[in-house]
Amino acid sequence: MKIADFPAQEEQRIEALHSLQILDSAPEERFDRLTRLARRLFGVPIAVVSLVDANRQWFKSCIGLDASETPRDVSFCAHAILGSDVLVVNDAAADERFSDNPLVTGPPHIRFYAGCPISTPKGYKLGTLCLIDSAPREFDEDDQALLRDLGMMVEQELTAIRLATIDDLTKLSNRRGFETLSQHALGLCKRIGRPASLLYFDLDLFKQINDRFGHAEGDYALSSFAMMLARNFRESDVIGRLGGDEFAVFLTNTSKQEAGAVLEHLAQTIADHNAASHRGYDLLYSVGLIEFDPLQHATIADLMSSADSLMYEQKKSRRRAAS
Ligand SMILES: Nc1nc2c(ncn2[C@@H]2O[C@H](COP(=O)(O)OP(=O)(O)OP(=O)(O)O)[C@@H](O)[C@H]2O)c(=O)[nH]1
Repeated sequence: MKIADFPAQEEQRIEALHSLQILDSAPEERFDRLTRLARRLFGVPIAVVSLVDANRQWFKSCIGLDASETPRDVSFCAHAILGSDVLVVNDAAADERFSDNPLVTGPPHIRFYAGCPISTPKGYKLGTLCLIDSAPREFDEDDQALLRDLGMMVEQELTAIRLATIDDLTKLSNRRGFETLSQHALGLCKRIGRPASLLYFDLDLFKQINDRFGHAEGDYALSSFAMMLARNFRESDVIGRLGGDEFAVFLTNTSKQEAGAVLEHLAQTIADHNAASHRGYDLLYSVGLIEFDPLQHATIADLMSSADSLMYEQKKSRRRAAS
C-alpha cells in the first residue's frame, strides 16, 4: 500500500480547513443533498464529501457508508488531493497503491474510486467529493465532467460557510461565527462544571487612525490587533471580530483570575508592538472581563452584554482621565 505524500503547503492547507470550523460538525442537508445526487446520478452505492485533516479523513456527508472518519494513512482521498483533477481508480484490487489497503481487503471492500478534489479559492485542496463502489467500473470523460460539476457545488457550499462565519479582513470568526462557537463551548463548560470567561474588547480612538492615516492603515491596525489576539490565546479559546473595532474572546475552562493573567500578557504584547511599530499611533483598547455565572447568564448573549457594559465603564473612565 502506498501512503499518500503530504501536499505542498500542507500547514496552510490544514489552517484553511480548520478555519472553516466544519470538522466534527453535525450533518447538513446542503451537503447530503449533493452526495445523494451523486449517488443517484452515477448509480454507485457510496458517495462522500471527505475532508482530509492532519491525521484523518473526516466525512462531512457520507451516503451509503456507516462511518464518520478513517485514518489518513488508508485514505484514497489523501491521494486525490495531490492532483488537480479527478482521481479515478477503476479497480483498486489491481492497483499497487491500493490493493492491500484495509479498505480494499476489508469493509467497505472498495474496488472503484473516483474523487474530485475540493479546493478553496486560494487553491488549497481540503478534500474530495468521491464515489465508491465495491465492483470495478469504467469512468469516462463525461462522467468525470459531471463529477467536476458536482464538486464545484460542494466548493460553493464551503465558500458560503466561510463567508457566513469568517471575517474577511482578520480571518477571525465574525459575530455570527463567534456566537455559534462560543455558545457551543459554553454549553460544554456548563455540562462538565468548568469555569468560562469572556473578554470584550473595543479599540480606543480607532477612528483617529482612519482619519489621520487612511482606511488602509485602519485595516492594518485591526489586522495587527487580531493577530495579537490569535497569538496570545489558546487554540481552544474562541476569538471573534464582532464588527468595526470590537473583538471578543471566549475562554473555556478559565476563571476570571486566570483570564486576568492572560490579559496582562496580552497588554505586554501590545505594548511591545506599539514600541516597535513606529506607525505614528498606538493601538489602545478598553476591555471588559466577566466570568460565567449560571445565575446571571443563561446564554452567550447575556455574557457578552455584561462584558460589554464593563468594557464601556473602562472606556468612560479613561475618557474622563484623558479630559
Ligand atoms: N479601517 C477600517 N475602519 C473601520 C472598519 N469597520 C469600522 N471602521 C471604523 O471604525 C470606527 C469605529 O468607531 P468608534 O468605535 O466610534 O471609534 P473610536 O475612535 O475607537 O471611538 P472610542 O471607542 O470611543 O474610542 C468608525 O469610524 C468606522 O468607520 C474596517 O473594517 N476598517
